[in-house]
Amino acid sequence: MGLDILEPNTCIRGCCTSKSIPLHLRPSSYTLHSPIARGAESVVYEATLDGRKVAVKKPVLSTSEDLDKFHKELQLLCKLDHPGLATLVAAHAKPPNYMFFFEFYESGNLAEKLHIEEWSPSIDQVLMIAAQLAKALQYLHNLGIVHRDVKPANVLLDRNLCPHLADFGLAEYGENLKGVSLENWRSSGKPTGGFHKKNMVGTLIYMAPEILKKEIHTEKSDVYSFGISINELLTGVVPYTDLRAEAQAHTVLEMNYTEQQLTAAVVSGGLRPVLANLELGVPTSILSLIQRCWDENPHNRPSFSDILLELDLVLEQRKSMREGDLFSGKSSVSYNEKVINGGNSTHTYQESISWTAQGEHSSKKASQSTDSDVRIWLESENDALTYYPVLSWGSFATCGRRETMEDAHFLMPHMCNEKDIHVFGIFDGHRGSAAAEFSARALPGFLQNLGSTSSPTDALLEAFVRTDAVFRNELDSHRKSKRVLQKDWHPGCTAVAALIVRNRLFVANAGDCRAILCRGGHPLALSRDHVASCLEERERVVSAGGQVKWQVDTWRVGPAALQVTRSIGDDDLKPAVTAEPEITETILSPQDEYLVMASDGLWDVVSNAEVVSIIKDTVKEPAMCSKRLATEAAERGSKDNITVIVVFLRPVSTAERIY
Ligand SMILES: Nc1ncnc2c1ncn2[C@@H]1O[C@H](COP(=O)(O)OP(=O)(O)OP(=O)(O)O)[C@@H](O)[C@H]1O
Ligand SMILES: [Mn+2]
Ligand SMILES: [Mn+2]
Repeated sequence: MGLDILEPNTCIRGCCTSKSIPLHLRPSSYTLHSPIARGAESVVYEATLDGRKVAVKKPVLSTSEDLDKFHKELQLLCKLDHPGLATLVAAHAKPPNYMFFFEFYESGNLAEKLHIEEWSPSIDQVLMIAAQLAKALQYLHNLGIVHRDVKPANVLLDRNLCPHLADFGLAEYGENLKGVSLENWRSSGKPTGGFHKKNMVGTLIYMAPEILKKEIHTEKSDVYSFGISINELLTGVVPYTDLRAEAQAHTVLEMNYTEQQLTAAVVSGGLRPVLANLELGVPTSILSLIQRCWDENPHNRPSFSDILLELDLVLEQRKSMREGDLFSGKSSVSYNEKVINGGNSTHTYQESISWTAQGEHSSKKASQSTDSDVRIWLESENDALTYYPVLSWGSFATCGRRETMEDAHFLMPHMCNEKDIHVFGIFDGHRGSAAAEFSARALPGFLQNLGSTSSPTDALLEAFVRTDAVFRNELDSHRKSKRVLQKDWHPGCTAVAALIVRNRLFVANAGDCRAILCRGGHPLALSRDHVASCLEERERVVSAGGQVKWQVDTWRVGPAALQVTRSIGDDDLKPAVTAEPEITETILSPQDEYLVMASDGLWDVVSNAEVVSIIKDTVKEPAMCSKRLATEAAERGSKDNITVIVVFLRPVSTAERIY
């Protein structure tokens, strides 16, 4: 690279120097493009430096401590040179611009790759990644450096899917760590609160028990986080979020764990994530290695040199096994056989139609005829001034006490590959699951195809109406072809969808699902329930020619005695029970914390305000929050299916994740 070093090559304070990495740059040599990630402490941009694509990490610097931290990180990065670490190619360390220029890693971070792209690496790929990371960590530990934030989100993948450990924001020399903590112990007898907050680093679920117990952090704590991460790679499951019915109670995270309980369970109950298993073809020696990495006692954990020896051995064995197989003609994938069985579910006459597939098919058909572009939704904005929320999302759905599941939902972040457009939806079926299953596939598809012709609001409205029309049409044609034998079967579903276009949040609702926003610590309703007990809705139904009667315990619509007044399907009650949603638009700002959407199974027993207070003491991880809310509703006696989606709208800082 033709970047010349401008002498003297030091930062403004003179504390960072390098022979090979330029530490200040001519403004003409680089250009920042769009942001690719906003972390709790920095924004990362795609950029060009001297004609080469790079990633620029621009830390948020608001206090002099932040500046000290920048210099410390830069000093450290200048000393590092290892293929398993993210490579610093330049820096700018003079006011007003403080930036790190890194090599660009095309395939993003490992957490996204696993959980958003749903990449499931082969065993050999996992072993390769594990070995590469172990080498990088061995190199750091040999220099006396503890990384302190080892997790898949901090592992970047290049185009060949080789891993590069990144994010040295929390890295420290081991000796400094010991010094700091001893000082604290001496001065007050016990570590102070401030000390904990600052030193409880990394993310809770990757943290070693000794850190959770507020004891000293050593390089063996990196080994623990490494073990948790490799197991996550093998299972594809975010630690503590899976719910396998057959797993033993002590290894499954009970759904109602709060942060304190999770911490206590990891520390004293020895709770660990569900271990990858042999059925996946993982060699026993790897399973045992993972377990030793996450041993309670740091001294029992292997060093990275030991880990590398073991990994090399396994890689060697697998290589010779493959060569052996070539000669004997054997296949090494026999473990697959066990997996394929089951599938003898009990279909009833009308459910033998796959409504999910029908929905998928309908939305695909629509997309062939249009040439849509949702990017125009982003165009009207003044980029420099717009607030960018930072999203993370998760969901949880349970049948609850019902025998059948009639809820359906979808998560579609980055709709049409646009990083600032996201859509999420929940459908609560009644009189069967057909309408909900169909809509969960069809509606997002229709919405994608409406970009070029309408505003987000019009597109949402049109997507609801079209989903309803196409569903009723399909049902009709099945009735005609006698695939649906029961003429008086009129399935329907309520629906709520949230569409986020950069800083604008649109919520469309038809029926009694609900969406709320937590703004500045308080719940804000984004939708109104459409039920016959609501006077306005009752009047609308009547003026549209429908009948509303007080029956049993409440107001109900038509002969079907439906409580909701808007829905998709329900063709016996159209047009009075309309599919037209009510739509709200909200401009998001930094005080907006998260969005919660759920079917009425939650709202029947948990109020908006209770949702906020439950999330307050749950690990700030969207899937965990969703699960916790659903469990709470089930415990309170909800008799319905329960589906919850939680979307965080700003990064959750490490401290917030813990307390
Ligand atoms: N060199 C790079 N190439 C490609 N993507 C990158 C690069 N560096 C960072 N990113 C993206 O930016 C994200 C954040 O980077 P990083 O972890 O260094 O920042 P951070 O502010 O410390 O974040 P956190 O909130 O995790 O502490 C990464 O997960 C990755 O998706
Ligand atoms: Mn990070
Ligand atoms: Mn960080």
